[in-house]
Amino acid sequence: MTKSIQIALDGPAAAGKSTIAKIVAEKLGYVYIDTGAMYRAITLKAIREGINLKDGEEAGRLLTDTRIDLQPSEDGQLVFLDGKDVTEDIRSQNVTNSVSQMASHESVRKQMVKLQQILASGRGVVMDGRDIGTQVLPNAELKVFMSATVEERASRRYEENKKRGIDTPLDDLQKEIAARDKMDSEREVSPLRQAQDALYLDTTKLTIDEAASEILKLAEERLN
Ligand SMILES: Nc1ncnc2c1ncn2[C@@H]1O[C@H](COP(=O)(O)OP(=O)(O)O)[C@@H](O)[C@H]1O
Ligand SMILES: Nc1ccn([C@@H]2O[C@H](COP(=O)(O)OP(=O)(O)O)[C@@H](O)[C@H]2O)c(=O)n1
Repeated sequence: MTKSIQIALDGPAAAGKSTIAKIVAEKLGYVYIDTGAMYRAITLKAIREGINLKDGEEAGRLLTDTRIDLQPSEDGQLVFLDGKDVTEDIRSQNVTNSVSQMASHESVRKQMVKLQQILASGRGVVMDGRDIGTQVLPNAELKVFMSATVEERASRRYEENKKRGIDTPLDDLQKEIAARDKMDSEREVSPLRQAQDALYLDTTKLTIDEAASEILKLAEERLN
């Protein structure tokens, strides 16, 4: 049987993690798992049901009664919340503004990590998020912490939004990204951190192809 490895990509918002993860997974024939989409899905449900996002117990209970499924698609991954496709809905500004609050609760993270470990178990996988190298896949053969300046990341998100017909001022996006990074890095439970054995990749001056090639090269080294 051919060898397969687990690849963990972590880093702050809009660093290019999911774009690169998709390309690498496709090239290697691996499963791609966007863990941010899972936190976004439970946040969408909490907003819809009007639960208090600051209440960890309530948030944890909500997740216990929720089904989140991921399905590979041509564009990467479809996300289902209790059987309904929410792939588009989870990208709304409303969800983006609340997701870090929801993701700060231990009751939520414990369940998510368990589910993510089951999804990744025994297969070649590229998983992206904030705590993949530190918590979800501590034994991953390749861990990369990807980043770029906040200006570059905001500008990438701005261009992405423009293509989707969303017109948020660049300055607002930069503030939103910086606020989310701060909250994700300062939370008590599994904060956003580079794992000790992760490699750091600054993508500020790299194209998508260059960043993907860099990670594919590192993956090939571990496969040979
Ligand atoms: N190296 C890169 N150079 C330029 N644009 C990039 C690069 N990597 C990603 N992008 C673009 O930046 C945006 C955000 O990337 P994304 O993969 O969603 O980031 P993340 O998953 O880290 O939040 C996307 O529109 C993507 O096409
Ligand atoms: N493994 C993960 C993945 C995401 N998250 C949370 O989920 C949010 C959304 O993640 P995302 O990857 O979809 O965010 P973007 O960088 O794509 O905007 C993050 O800001 C974190 O608060 C997390 O806490 N742990």
